[in-house]
Amino acid sequence: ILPSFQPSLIRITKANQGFLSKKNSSLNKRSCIPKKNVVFLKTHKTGGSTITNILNRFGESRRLTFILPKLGENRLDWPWFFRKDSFYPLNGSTPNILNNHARYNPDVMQEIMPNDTVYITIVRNPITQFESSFSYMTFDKILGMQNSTDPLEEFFKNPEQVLVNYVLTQDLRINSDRLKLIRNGMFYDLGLESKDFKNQKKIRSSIEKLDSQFDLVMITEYFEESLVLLKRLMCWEIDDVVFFRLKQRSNELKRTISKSLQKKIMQWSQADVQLYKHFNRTFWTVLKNIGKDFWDEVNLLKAKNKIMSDLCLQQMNQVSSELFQTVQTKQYKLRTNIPYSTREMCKRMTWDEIKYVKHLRELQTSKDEKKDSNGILLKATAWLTNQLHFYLI
Ligand SMILES: Nc1ncnc2c1ncn2[C@@H]1O[C@H](COP(=O)(O)OS(=O)(=O)O)[C@@H](OP(=O)(O)O)[C@H]1O
Repeated sequence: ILPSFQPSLIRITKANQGFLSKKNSSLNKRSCIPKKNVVFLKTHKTGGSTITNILNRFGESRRLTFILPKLGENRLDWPWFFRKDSFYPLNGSTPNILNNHARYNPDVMQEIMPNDTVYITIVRNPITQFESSFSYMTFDKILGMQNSTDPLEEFFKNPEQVLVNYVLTQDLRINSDRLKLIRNGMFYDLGLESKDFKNQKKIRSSIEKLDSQFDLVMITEYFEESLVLLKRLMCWEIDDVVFFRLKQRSNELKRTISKSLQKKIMQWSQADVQLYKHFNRTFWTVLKNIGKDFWDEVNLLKAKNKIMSDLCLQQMNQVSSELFQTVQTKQYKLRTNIPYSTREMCKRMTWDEIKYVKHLRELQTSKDEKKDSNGILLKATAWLTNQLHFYLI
């Protein structure tokens, strides 16, 4: 059993605090104008692709402008810090959404994005996040331990030495990008320098800074709850945050993590543990006093996800997907008889960020209005709302 990181009361900080106010609920429609400018700092192996997909659909349906990776790339210069030229040219448009892998660089992001931009991110239990990274990024192969019966255990016999051996013997141009995620992967994405991974003062001050700069830090383990907070923060509708889980590894790739291994991961990625503990606490500080209407919305979201899944999906197939993916992830298979009104939405809900980026780049560079499918997406959302009146009275 993984450590539960139990919620406990602490001071309420900027990240997450706005939800205590009823004003932020979309129930209060008059004062709640839907927000459209958002930076989603997409951390690795935290369910970020699912959030990116939600933002992609929202932005596409409202013809918003995205900060997109350059041609032939799927990241915004990650693992380097985000820079002013890290993205596909905007040709004078003001950007609305940044939601692909970028290393957090607040000064540059604030300079590029509008002043009223909402900053959000997501963190996951560092133990499962580490295990997911190790497997998905094929660290066993990169570090030459693929023949070991248990590469993860093998790695933790002497992690520093394994990494030194790697540096001394391998061509660092080939896979070293990914290895940035071998330790404190989430905090690396959120801008902590590797040299500060053991610097307690720096870790604490960085967490405080993030806390003051981010409007919402979501928690992977409480995905639907996080999305209802997001929907309230943004003054969106529940239909805007329906989702299918993306990039789930196939079951054979998942493993149990022994207590002693859990301890080792926590010691190794100590900065990530502190990061997660902090934002898990602030998250539960908010939810502790939240009204029943919040939990009703969480259940509604779960029901809507189920309806979309029944409507759109045939089954999950175990196939390895294109491009960057190196391990098998579960792929969705769409039904063949989906009504036209929802087919486009179903399709898009299954797209990973690489496929969606390609599509958005085409839309953003195309002058051909007919190519813009946003009408179809909005109609599908209206259909979903109607369906629920039928099912949930
Ligand atoms: N809704 C929801 N709830 C809980 N967990 C979820 C959800 N959606 C995705 N996932 C899990 O997140 C992992 C993929 O994370 P990312 O999309 O961030 O991956 S990536 O960094 O973009 O490659 C991957 O974890 P593992 O399966 O353990 O590898 C997904 O299963």
